[in-house]
Amino acid sequence: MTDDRIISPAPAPGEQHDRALRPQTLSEFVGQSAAKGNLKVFIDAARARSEALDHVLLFGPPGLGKTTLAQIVARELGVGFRATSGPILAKAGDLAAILTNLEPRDVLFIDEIHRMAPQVEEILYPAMEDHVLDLIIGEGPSARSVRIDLAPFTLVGATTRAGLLATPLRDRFGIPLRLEFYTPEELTAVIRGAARKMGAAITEDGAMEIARRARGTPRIAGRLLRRVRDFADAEGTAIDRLAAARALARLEVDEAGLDSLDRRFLKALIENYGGGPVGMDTLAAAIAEARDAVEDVIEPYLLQQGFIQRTPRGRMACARAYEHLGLETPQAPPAAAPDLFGK
Ligand SMILES: Nc1ncnc2c1ncn2[C@@H]1O[C@H](COP(=O)(O)OP(=O)(O)OP(=O)(O)O)[C@@H](O)[C@H]1O
Ligand SMILES: [Mg+2]
Repeated sequence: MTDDRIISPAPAPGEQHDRALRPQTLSEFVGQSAAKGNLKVFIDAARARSEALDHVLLFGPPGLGKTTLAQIVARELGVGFRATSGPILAKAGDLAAILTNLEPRDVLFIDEIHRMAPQVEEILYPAMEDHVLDLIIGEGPSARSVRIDLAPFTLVGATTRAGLLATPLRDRFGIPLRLEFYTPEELTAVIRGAARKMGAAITEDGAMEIARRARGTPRIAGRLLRRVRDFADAEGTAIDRLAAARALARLEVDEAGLDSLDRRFLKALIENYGGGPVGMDTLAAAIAEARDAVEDVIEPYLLQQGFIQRTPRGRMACARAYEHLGLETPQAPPAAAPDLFGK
């Protein structure tokens, strides 16, 4: 399973307790300067006018800080925070109950908003747009619709796939924010902050070594830090570059931050399919993983780092993938398939 990986960006059981490590304020939140800069302006404006902030959509790969940022938005606004998630909201009534209990200007956070049932999504539209609930009471000929006014609120939606949102839903978010992978420098700062909160001794180049291999993802950086600290504690040393590198090697996280699953993906692409192009379904099946997990977790980082590319005919390996696996790069790019319909 994808989530067993040490570098899986999904939260592992028991990781909830590191809530204490979460940054609490916008200024403590490292990186994402574009998203943060915009948010700050809108938050200040909403506060100054004592209005609810416009609805915010946070999207990007897992573990980049969507939930953290949603909590920070509520804290910076000085309002209440309610959290739920798309798959939990089975019936329209579940969402209606939450909406009617919101205080004015509260933040309602819906995680995995792309997995909301259609009947729930429907009542969300008028709630977002006009702050009203349209409910149908009763059945058959005696059914009637009632309209309930809601307190103005801010919906913060999070998704790993903005592309899966219905257009009418996406259009109702006034503030769409894409979260990007973090640079190694930013992750170094994240790691230093987390180590300070954990009371772990770490050197600057120790933090950098972990940061370089954390797949651009703070959740992975935090997890690697905890494991590396275990090794360093066992050896009775501080976390310096060598201690970090030794521990990471034992965790099978390589120089580029790829783990065995990433390498299996690249190997399958190159060795089974001549480097592609090959469809995602085929590739996911070749490594016995769910397509969703591969698309959410493995692919974005490999794409961003230039190991693979996406073409209309499927995924293709780039030169960097061959080099990384120590394989010979094909001299010429694989010949394009004959274009049956072209000139
Ligand atoms: N900018 C940041 N600075 C410091 N720590 C961060 C930052 N972003 C995220 N983290 C840490 O990374 C971990 C994961 O963050 P979070 O849970 O917010 O990610 P997410 O995007 O909601 O992931 P998912 O898509 O799986 O829900 C948390 O422990 C959080 O403290
Ligand atoms: Mg989250």
